[in-house]
Amino acid sequence: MLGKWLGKKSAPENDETFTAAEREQLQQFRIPGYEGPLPAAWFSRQGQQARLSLPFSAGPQVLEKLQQDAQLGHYQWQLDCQVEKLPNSQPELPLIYGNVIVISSGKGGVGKSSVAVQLAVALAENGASVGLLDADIYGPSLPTMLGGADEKQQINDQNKMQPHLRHGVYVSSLGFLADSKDAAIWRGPMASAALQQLFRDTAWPRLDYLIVDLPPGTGDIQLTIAQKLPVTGAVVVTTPQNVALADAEKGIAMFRKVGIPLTGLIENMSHYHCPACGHEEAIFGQHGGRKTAESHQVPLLAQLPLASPIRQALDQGQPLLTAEPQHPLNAAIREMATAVAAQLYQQAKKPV
Ligand SMILES: Nc1ncnc2c1ncn2[C@@H]1O[C@H](COP(=O)(O)OP(=O)(O)OP(=O)(O)O)[C@@H](O)[C@H]1O
Repeated sequence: MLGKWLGKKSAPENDETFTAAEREQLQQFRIPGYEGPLPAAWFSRQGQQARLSLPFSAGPQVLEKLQQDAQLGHYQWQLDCQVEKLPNSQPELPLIYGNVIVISSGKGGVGKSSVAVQLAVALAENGASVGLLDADIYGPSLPTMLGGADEKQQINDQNKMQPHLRHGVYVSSLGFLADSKDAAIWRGPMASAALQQLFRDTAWPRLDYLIVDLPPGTGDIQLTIAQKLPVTGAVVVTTPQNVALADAEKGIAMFRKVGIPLTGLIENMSHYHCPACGHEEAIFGQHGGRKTAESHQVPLLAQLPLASPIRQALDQGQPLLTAEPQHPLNAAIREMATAVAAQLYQQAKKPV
């Protein structure tokens, strides 16, 4: 329904307009990852029912400010997300892969796989159809973080691999197929070929988003993989230390060199969150990710805390979002998912 009238200047028939004061207030409304006000056509109302219709995935949390607003809070707000398929680097491929987001990092251990997993689960929680491709062929960790590592790989009648449905996400990983010790000795061309096969020979359902967890680093392998996949946007994950930021800069440069759109930077382990007292401390230094993002003109999409409940949940194959949906640490993860989806959309729609 949304697609039919998004581009039009006026709202559909039967819709009543907001008052001038309300429209002005809507202009002040912001959501994470979307720069500036939202187009007026995304808001509609009928009587006391008001609706925010978005062409990308977002969580119901985005409605909170509208619900609490002195002028707009008397409406009963609803959120409607119809994820639009955005252009990618390989327009000839079928549409089923949805919007492909590659998650990369300049160096290992910064939490790239954790971010990929939590992003995928948060987007699925918001109702999107989400796939997760474990391209980290040298250390496929998704079966550990999402559980089900012992489940047998099913092959369908068309000889395609059935993705594992874990926590609402369709997952395909070599970790379900091969012993990770075997994968670790693969060299460039073999690794890239195996990955492409994994991508093409998985029986993906129709997806809104496909999250790809790339191997760490900025070498030929990462570049080949990124160039062979239909990429909509790339996200670089870093930690705030200078050594990690220097590697993140290499990642930014790599994507820019080959013309892959950079959706933004995610700073993981941004500050330490003490589970006992709630105290927060910037043990790896402050504002590192923000400064790097600003100096390279890349959006800073999220700053996730270093917190033991996040690690414990992932170690048990149960991301915090599904293990403990009410946990306060999930707020930052949900906000990250909205920010990634919103910025991906906004960049794709920017006039060139
Ligand atoms: N925000 C966080 N808070 C606490 N622990 C975290 C956080 N992010 C990641 N971790 C933990 O850090 C470890 C490394 O994370 P992860 O495997 O995601 O890193 P990576 O960058 O993908 O590494 P590699 O590319 O080498 O596989 C894991 O044990 C993970 O649970």
